[in-house]
Amino acid sequence: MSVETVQETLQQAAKTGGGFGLSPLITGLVGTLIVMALYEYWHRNSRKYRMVANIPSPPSLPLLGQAHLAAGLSNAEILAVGLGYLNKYGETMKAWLGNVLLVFLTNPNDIELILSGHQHLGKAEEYRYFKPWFGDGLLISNGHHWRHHRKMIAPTFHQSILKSFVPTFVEHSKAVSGRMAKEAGKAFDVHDYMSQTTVDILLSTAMGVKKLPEGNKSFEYAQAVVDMCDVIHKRQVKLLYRLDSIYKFTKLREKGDRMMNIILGMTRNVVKERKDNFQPETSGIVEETDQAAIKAQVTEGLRDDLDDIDENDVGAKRRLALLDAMVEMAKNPDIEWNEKDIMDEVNTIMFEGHDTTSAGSSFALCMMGIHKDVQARVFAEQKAIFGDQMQRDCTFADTMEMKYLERVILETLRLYPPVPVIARRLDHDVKLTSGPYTVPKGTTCVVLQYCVHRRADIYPNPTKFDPDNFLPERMANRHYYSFIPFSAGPRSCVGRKYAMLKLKVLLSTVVRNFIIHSTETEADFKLQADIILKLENGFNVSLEQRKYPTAA
Ligand code: HEM
Repeated sequence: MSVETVQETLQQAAKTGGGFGLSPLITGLVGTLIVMALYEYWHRNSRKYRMVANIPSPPSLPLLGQAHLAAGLSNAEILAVGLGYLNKYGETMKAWLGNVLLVFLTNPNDIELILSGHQHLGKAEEYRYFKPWFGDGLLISNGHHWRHHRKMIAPTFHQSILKSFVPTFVEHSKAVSGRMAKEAGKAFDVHDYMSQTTVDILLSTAMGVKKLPEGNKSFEYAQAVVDMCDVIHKRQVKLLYRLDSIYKFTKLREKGDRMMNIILGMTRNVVKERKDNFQPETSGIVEETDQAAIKAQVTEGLRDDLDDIDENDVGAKRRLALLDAMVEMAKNPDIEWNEKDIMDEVNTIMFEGHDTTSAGSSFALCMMGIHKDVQARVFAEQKAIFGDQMQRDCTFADTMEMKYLERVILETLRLYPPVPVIARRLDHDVKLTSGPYTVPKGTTCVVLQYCVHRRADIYPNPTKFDPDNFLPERMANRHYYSFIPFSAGPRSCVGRKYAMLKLKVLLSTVVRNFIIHSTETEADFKLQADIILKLENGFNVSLEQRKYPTAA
């Protein structure tokens, strides 16, 4: 139908009193249909629509685009359907959620165009659902605010701070191993243990909390985070929940409000406790930076501004962990930093810092349970490092020797990236390299790490769990943007080094305490990607206590 035909129809309706002699209900209905038809006509003739017409997409419906494909599906089903379409349509695909354009990228060259520079640093519209939680925290803020926060926060993850965390990582890793010993011999969901312990570790390190909350508060917080992610993910992918005017009347909003109460209650207490007990004179560490040691630590085939901070930061400095540094900055009139900035960053990092590593450690334990040959090599490496003192505490120097364990972690993050998807809003039109496509300014570009990491042209036998994919010689031949579990470029993960160190200490402790078994295979995994990648059917393993000769 042309615009003219629609106009004539409307004029005709006006002449006849707007009702064609029919009831007001039918008149209303016809009017609505006409408006909808006009909208669809305008939409299909828009610059945006025409520019991406040649990018493949699943079948669409008028007005809805592809939004109907997610209707009635669980989060796990949405992921399976999305991956199915990507398999069918190739490395670049588009979808319309109503009038919101999403372009999905899996080609490392395209991804580099979006992530590497400073042009498309803005987070996509889909991140706005985090706003009541993270405020203007690092993960979702933009522009000057983000730049300023990144500059202030990145140094609180300096190598010398991380080194000082190792004894705390060890203490919690031993504690969780002790708790898990009660499960020995039976199958259980190891994620429950990993999520509680990763919350406790964050509280005791980055947040500087001396006395952990009573009872099971860390677990309650971790569960509330999982449920809140479910709420946010539903808002991102289901058209009706995206509309605030509809969402506020739904049961999902009631659930979201309940979870936010638990989450914000916990973080408010953390900040209060630290402020009450913070003593600037005795907090922090002073250390002379050892350049050679720092250079030697860049072993993961990943490089970003965190490495530059470490390498260029020469001389003796007093360094504070995250929350202490923020409390001190808020007191300094020369630094732009206030109470809200503290809360926003605590909320952001409490989430980013625990849920990602609890998924990462849980997947790694499942992988070792399934691939016994890999577990045997990990254990042999531990034996070579710890000799006849397998139960002694792990040190920072030990972690530097754990080259094979590092490869196991990286391979786990390749196949099961805890953050499987990220999204950016394009700041200007971008010509892609994967085809004759130009994506217009304002588009949400969805980077699918999960799919990039499984490309057969980059990883031969891509679904095989093979830690040797991360041997230096294999990594040297790969595109830098073909392995991006921590994202890459200026907005990459600020906690990458923290995460890698913590995972090494935690997994080393568990592997030295237990033989890990699994009754499942990877084919049984039911992946669910509500913000953080998880297993809908649980991270099921069983543990067998290792026995060492007791000292005489
Ligand atoms: C295996 C563990 C982890 C993985 C896979 C991971 C992954 C990521 C990814 C993919 C991003 C980019 C997100 C986006 O662009 O939407 C990111 C950002 C971020 N991560 Fe992590 N992360 C991990 C652990 C951590 C830890 C331990 C912390 C802090 C203690 C942390 C703090 C952050 C922060 C603050 C950002 C936002 C950075 C910015 O925008 O400047 N992450 N992470």
